[in-house]
Amino acid sequence: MKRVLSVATSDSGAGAGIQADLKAFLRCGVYGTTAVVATTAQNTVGVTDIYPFPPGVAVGQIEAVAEDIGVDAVKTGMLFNAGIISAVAGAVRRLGLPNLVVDPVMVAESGAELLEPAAVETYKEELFPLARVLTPNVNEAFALLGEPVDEGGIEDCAAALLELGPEAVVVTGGHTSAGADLLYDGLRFERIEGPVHSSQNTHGAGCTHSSALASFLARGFGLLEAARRAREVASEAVGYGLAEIGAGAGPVHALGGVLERGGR
Ligand SMILES: Nc1ncnc2c1ncn2[C@@H]1O[C@H](COP(=O)(O)OP(=O)(O)O)[C@@H](O)[C@H]1O
Ligand SMILES: Cc1ncc(COP(=O)(O)O)c(N)n1
Repeated sequence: MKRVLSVATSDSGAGAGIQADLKAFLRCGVYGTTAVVATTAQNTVGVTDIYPFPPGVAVGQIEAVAEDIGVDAVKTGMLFNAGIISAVAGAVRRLGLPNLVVDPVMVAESGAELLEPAAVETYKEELFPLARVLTPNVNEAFALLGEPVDEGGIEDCAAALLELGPEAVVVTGGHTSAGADLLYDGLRFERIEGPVHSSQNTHGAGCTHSSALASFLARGFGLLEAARRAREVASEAVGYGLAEIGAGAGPVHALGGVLERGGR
């Protein structure tokens, strides 16, 4: 079984963050491991507290996983501050960890800031150049580039993001009218389309997508096929999103389709 490491933050409501990543790994047929870099007091309505751990805490967990279990792909999620980003980048480089998918988590579905503004530069200087794929949503793409992105300008935006150093970019389209993701690898643009669900229960969609993408890269799929499958997994998880959990945007349900097809 392939092994995928999530370097991310805990969501007490378990819709997003490390908890969503583990559900997505199970869904995608890989063995998931975790390096928890911070914890949030969070539910479907909002984030009430963020507690970052000292950067060395992240490094110790990454080393423990790499030394014994091994790593076929890594996904980073909410890293919160410059010190953590820098420590994670150092560990990924030193240990030579493959298939790095960087999801530059900045703002929660509920509106809370999940990245200190000063940390954007550290992302650009230290982590993006190590990434196999960068997976911002349109709002994160906007924040990273510092300029408005309209739907017609997403290709230009993906091209500008590629200049920041990753091998490829997938701008996820959950917040666009067409609901398509856009893949750019420096050679061609691929629109990744599929069903668009009207569900409001999207808490954790981005985490599920980047974890699925890392899983399919670990399993040896090419980038385009991995990105197609990741959209399918994330979209299905949104389609089975759990309206009955919490009063805000309900959590996605990564295993919803699998359980239904299995007749449970
Ligand atoms: N309503 C939806 N219907 C189908 N797929 C969706 C929907 N919302 C998000 N997705 C998919 O979930 C993934 C995450 O998308 P997005 O919502 O852009 O990220 P984030 O959760 O970080 O804001 C993408 O693959 C996107 O296409
Ligand atoms: C700990 C943590 N990590 C990430 C997100 C973003 O969630 P989404 O996947 O909905 O963009 C979150 N709300 N909390």
